[in-house]
Formats: sequence, structure tokens, C-alpha cells
Amino acid sequence: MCQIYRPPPDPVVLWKRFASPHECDALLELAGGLPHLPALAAGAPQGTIRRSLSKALHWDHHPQLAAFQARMLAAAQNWTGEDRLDPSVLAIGEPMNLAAYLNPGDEYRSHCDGRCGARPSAQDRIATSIIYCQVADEGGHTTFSNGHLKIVPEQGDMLTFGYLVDGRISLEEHSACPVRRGQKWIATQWYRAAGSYATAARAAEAEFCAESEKRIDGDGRAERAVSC
Ligand SMILES: O=C(O)CCC(=O)C(=O)O
Ligand SMILES: [Fe+2]
Repeated sequence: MCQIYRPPPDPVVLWKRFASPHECDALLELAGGLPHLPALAAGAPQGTIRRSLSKALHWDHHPQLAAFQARMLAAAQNWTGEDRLDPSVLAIGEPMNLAAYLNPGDEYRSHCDGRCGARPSAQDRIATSIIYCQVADEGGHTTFSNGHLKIVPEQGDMLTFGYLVDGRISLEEHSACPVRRGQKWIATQWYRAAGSYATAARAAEAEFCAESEKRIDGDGRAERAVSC
């Protein structure tokens, strides 16, 4: 089931229970356990906006991983309305990233995965999926501060958001709130554009997830919020 929190052109969609505990375990095994290297966010000296550990997982070493990524990609492409539009808008362009927030206060402050509203150049990132393999007991939510949206995921949920927007304030900017109690680990996949942006822009206007649509209202697990 997928829940739509925001429509295109910068959609936010949550696929409930996308990954089974077994699949998360398998990812962890491929990674050789929880990451142990400090995550460095691009442009942030000493990773000051990001306090977590991370590790890249390369599909070419793991056929199992490639198959799983293909399933993620297919779900993410769903928002393009596969039946009517070219589903090849998104492509897996880089390794999967495992990130662990293991200590109280671990967080990832406000940032964009793409260009924060500037027009993307060829092969820039245009969408992100995050699988929450473990959620914290308290804190660790994902917020979209400009969009006033806080996502409160459950274990196995996959959040996908797109940011193929041009020249306006981006609703893409997001943060991982500090973990307050317990631990959190996620698997992030960043997508890049396959094909022309003209195609991608058309697709971004399309309907998506229509058949199982469930909106934020009445859901109870997302809150209007500007901060953690
Ligand atoms: O941990 C989160 O909730 C967000 C992670 C994130 O923003 C990313 O991996 O790009
Ligand atoms: Fe991010």
C-alpha cells in the first residue's frame, strides 16, 4: 500500500512495509553489519550537518542487491503512471547507502539530495527512496521543513520523494530529526534521470499511485510540522 503525502512535481510517497525484516537483514549481511564510518554530507565540513555512520553498497558485487534495487526502482517509477508514461524517467545511478543513527542526538540536519530547486543538470539526482529498516523508539523522524511535513515511519516502510522542479523554493529540503531513544538505520537509494528532462518533467505532472491512494488526512502518522 502506498500513502501519498504530496503530489508531483515534488511528490512524497510512503510505501508501507515495503521491505520485510528478512530483506533488511539481508542488506545488513551484504554490508557486513551496521556501518561504522562517519557519514560526510557533501559541502559540510567534517560532516557537521550529519551525525551518523554510513556505508555504500555496490550492486555489481551482489546480484541479490541488484534485484532488490530493481524492485525499489519499479515502485518509485510508479508515481510516473507507468501505464501512460515512459517509466524510464528514473534510473539507479549510484550505490545504495546504508546509514545508522546509533546514539542519542544522531541526526542529519536540513539538506537537499538534489539541487534545492535549481534546474538539474544531466544526470543529477531527481528522487530519493529511504527504507527504514529500524526505527528509533523516540525521535529520528524525517521532516520536510518547507513543506511542513513530518513523516513518522514504521519498520520496513519506504519513503520516496522527487524533486524535479525548476526555479522555485524547493519542498525537497529535508532532515532526519535527532534520535532521542533507541537506534535507527536506513537504506537510501538516490535516483538520477534516465532520458531527457522533457520526458521527466512530463512524467512528474502525472498521477501516481492512484489505485491505493491514501492521503495524509486521516492517516495519523504524518504531522504538520516545521521542525523536529
Ligand atoms: O535519515 C533520514 O530520515 C533521512 C536520510 C536522508 O536524508 C538521506 O539519506 O539523504
Ligand atoms: Fe537526504
